[in-house]
Amino acid sequence: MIEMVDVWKTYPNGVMALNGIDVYIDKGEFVYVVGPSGAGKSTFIKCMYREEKPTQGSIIINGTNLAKVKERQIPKVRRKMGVIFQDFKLLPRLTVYENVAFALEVIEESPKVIRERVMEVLDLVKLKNKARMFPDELSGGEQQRVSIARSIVNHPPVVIADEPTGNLDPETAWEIMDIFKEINARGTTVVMATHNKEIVNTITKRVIAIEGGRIVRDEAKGDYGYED
Ligand SMILES: Nc1ncnc2c1ncn2[C@@H]1O[C@H](COP(=O)(O)OP(=O)(O)OP(=O)(O)O)[C@@H](O)[C@H]1O
Repeated sequence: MIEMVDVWKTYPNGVMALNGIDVYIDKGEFVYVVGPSGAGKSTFIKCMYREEKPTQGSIIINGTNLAKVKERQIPKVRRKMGVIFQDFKLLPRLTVYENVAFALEVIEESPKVIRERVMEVLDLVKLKNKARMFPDELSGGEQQRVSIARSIVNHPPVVIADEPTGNLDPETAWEIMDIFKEINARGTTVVMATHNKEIVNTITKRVIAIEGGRIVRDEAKGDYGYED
């Protein structure tokens, strides 16, 4: 499903963010990516959705080698991945419904399919009753639920999240995790970079720890392993 072979990433300023990453993530897995600040977690995640291009090495997702993808094909490749960020990245002038529908409009789905799929995912994230609201009328947790709905409305086989609970209070973070668990239970692969020790130690999943751009630990049922 996701395979990284000897992946290196040096930023133009000379910072070596990834230093030889080898990893295989199978279909349906739930993987936390943990590690100290500056360890390379975001870079790892960004390479996975082709926001950054590795300096060396290959990343194969669902049979597509990202190194061989041309710039103009990137949007097409990204449609096979749901991506979720700490700061939600919703479009402020669009309603909840429109934010989610947008992902389907760009691929020219029929209005009927769009309506069905949007209502289905809004139901999953329990926001059907807020479909007509705008992002700034929602709480942080609700905004994150919209962003999750948007990321999965295309039914991508993999969801990649960078600190999805980073801006949320602890209780809301747990609610968001319930949604990720549900998405994963439906067969979607989930890769999540996080600093949330409580969550990693309670909802036990595979843990990949990165330090200094290298994988230093990879455990099937791991714990957070750091003090922060
Ligand atoms: N665009 C960039 N240009 C140059 N250096 C960068 C860039 N992005 C990240 N870095 C550097 O690469 C290293 C890894 O950063 P990265 O953001 O991947 O770490 P991280 O583990 O996600 O950190 P955090 O937990 O603080 O988010 C750091 O030294 C960082 O300063």
